Amino acid sequence: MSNTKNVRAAFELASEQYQAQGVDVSAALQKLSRVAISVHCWQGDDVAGFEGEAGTLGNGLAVTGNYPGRARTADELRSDLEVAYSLIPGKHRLNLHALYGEFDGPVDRDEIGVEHFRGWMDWSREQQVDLDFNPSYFSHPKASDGFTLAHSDAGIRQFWIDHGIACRKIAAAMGAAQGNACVNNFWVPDGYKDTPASRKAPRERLASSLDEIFAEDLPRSQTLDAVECKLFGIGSESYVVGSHEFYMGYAISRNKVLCLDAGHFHPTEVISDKISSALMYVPELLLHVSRGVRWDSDHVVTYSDELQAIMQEIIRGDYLDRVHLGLDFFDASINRVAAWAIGTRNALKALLAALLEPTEQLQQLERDGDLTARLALMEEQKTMPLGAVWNHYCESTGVPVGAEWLEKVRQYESSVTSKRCDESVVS
Ligand SMILES: C[C@H](O)[C@H](O)[C@@H](O)C(=O)CO
Ligand SMILES: [Mn+2]
Repeated sequence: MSNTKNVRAAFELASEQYQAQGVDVSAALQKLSRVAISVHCWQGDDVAGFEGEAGTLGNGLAVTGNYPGRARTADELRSDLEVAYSLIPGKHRLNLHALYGEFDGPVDRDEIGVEHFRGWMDWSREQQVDLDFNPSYFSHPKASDGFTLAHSDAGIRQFWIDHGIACRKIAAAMGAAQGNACVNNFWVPDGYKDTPASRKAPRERLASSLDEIFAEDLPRSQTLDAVECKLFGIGSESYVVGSHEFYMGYAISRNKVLCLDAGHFHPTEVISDKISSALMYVPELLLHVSRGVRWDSDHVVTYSDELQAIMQEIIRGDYLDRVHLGLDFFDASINRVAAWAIGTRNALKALLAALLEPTEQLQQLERDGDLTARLALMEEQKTMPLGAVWNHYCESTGVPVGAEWLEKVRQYESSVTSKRCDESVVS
């Protein structure tokens, strides 16, 4: 039988099995098709950006590996992204950083404007890929001592406050153009390598700086402010100003979106268990779906238990309309387009698995106190034919089935990315 016939036959058998559990496969696929993952641009060029003399990546961010073919310009990055999206089922978003503006000559972070992102907004409209945004509080001389919005120097703080205000205007313009909110996520690296004499003062300064940035009420239909916590970074092992407690309190008290990054907590701490607690108090969540390995918070997302648990929590809590699903990983040791495909396909696969769970039945068993059946059915769920439904979804949306996408990456590498070498940087 042809591959298509195999895919179809396997899907029909799988659908019968799920149906027998009371799971509506078509409804699950319909819901999945409406979820737009915010794919992070910075995997494509190792978080370098296009400022020209951009400072070396620092402030707790590190990319390892030197796989050839990194995108060096906005056009190259857009080309790589188009290939990546062609390998991922569904319509998704692009998460941009302020570093990725298209600048004719030096433009400092406090001077950036919408005009520097017209190329991205035009591309977004052509590709029907909506945009999210991030101010860039790193890789800049004014971030060289590890502090930005919490800096003790008022002049440096003001520079970064102005950057945040500029970024909110850009995000609002993106949201107005695309007709839905551009999630604008604030992460600052501020913290100390060693024990601080005052944990209090930088946190008071950070809250005050953020309040100044957010002073102007911008329509939530155009942009949503998000704030991202972190436990530690390279060079801020002893103290991060923007801790989970800090931003949880900030988001609740200022009605902001809280960003939970899966790599930003203690190695044994998971964000899946935080979702339902946080959503008791904050309006919406932004997730940076990632994978922490040892000290690194940014490994390519694999089909892990925690990834499955995150998606189960979103579906079991009926939170799809309150959770913005972003990705955050940067791996320069493998083909960068492949990294996007692997991470995004895994996130969608895990979401499909959660949508194919007999959730109402499990929750009824729980309400009835039948914890035996709850566990038994949860375990049986693990060997249900998810792959057959996933392959059908890929084929029905016109993207490669199984690992066939890798051949597309190889072809693109052979014809395009392998021909890039730093000496031939196109201006
Ligand atoms: C580039 C991103 O802003 C960055 O990864 C941030 O989201 C983060 O997770 C820092 O550790
Ligand atoms: Mn993150």
